[in-house]
Amino acid sequence: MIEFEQVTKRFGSWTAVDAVSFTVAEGEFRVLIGPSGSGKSTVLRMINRLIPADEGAIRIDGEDIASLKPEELRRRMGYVIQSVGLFPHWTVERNIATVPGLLGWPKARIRDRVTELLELLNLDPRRYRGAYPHQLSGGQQQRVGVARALAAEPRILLMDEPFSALDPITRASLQTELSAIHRRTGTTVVFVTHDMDEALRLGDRIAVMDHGRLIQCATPLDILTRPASPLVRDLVGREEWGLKRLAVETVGDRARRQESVTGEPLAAETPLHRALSEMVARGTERLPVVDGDGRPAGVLHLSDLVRPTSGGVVPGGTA
Ligand SMILES: Nc1ncnc2c1ncn2[C@@H]1O[C@H](COP(=O)(O)OP(=O)(O)OP(=O)(O)O)[C@@H](O)[C@H]1O
Repeated sequence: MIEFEQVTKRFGSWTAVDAVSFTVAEGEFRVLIGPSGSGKSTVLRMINRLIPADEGAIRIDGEDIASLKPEELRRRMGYVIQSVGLFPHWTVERNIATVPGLLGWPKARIRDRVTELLELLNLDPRRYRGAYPHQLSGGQQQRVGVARALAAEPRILLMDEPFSALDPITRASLQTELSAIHRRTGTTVVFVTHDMDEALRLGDRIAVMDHGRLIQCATPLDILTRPASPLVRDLVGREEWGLKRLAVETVGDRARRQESVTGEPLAAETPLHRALSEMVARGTERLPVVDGDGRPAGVLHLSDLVRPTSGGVVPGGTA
């Protein structure tokens, strides 16, 4: 668990972070979003003490980070940045092995961990473990950056716009991989982005910052349907609001459990916008749904997608 209590950071007379308090639960995926200069990166870099806080307290699992050695603190956390920052003269394997090496892991364990991480990030270990960063594409370098951050099995992963320099397809596949890794490992993630679609897709909760202050911290559904201010509404945008709304709920949330129908089923965790796309592609208004074990879990009707729920329409008008 990460706790900020009334944390302030000033650069000269400029207050970059202004009395911010929040808690990130163990295992949560927390996104920080906001306009340029709103203080997101400063908040993130205070967690691993790359930037010291001026006022307030930051605690990890109840322990004030001011009482920990910065190097020790950083070894407990993974950190991924947009520019990746791999060591150019080191192989992929050596880059990934940096922190386990510092922690004194046995060689065989490090080698196995590098293999496991390359496979997890969809990089063939035989081909890439001995490669140098300049031999990799931008997306592959960022995969290695994520593998390096995860190498010593940190309980906290800090990510500062890690995918924003990537093309949309590579970005989407890394988002999917990161989500799967998060679900599998239960790592607590704090992720800075400018992109609301990325925030809605990845976050359990989204914290919106403006001028160094935290102005809303809520689930993706609440950010969409109950924006706390015009700024939050603008960040969400009106374009394709309905599809964004469908993207934050799953087929399982709306399926009619007692019904059954034949056809290729959708998994209950499929987002509703994908279900809509399937209906259009198959020319059908009903799709069978299965649970995580492949057992029948009801039927989703086209009309269920527009069924009014609380906060079901765009706040303040048409989208
Ligand atoms: N080392 C520094 N010295 C002086 N001012 C700084 C320093 N680091 C950040 N700032 C200022 O603090 C404010 C917050 O910066 P920060 O990088 O946290 O914003 P951000 O929300 O992450 O922005 P962006 O989305 O553009 O990366 C900005 O006005 C920035 O100019």
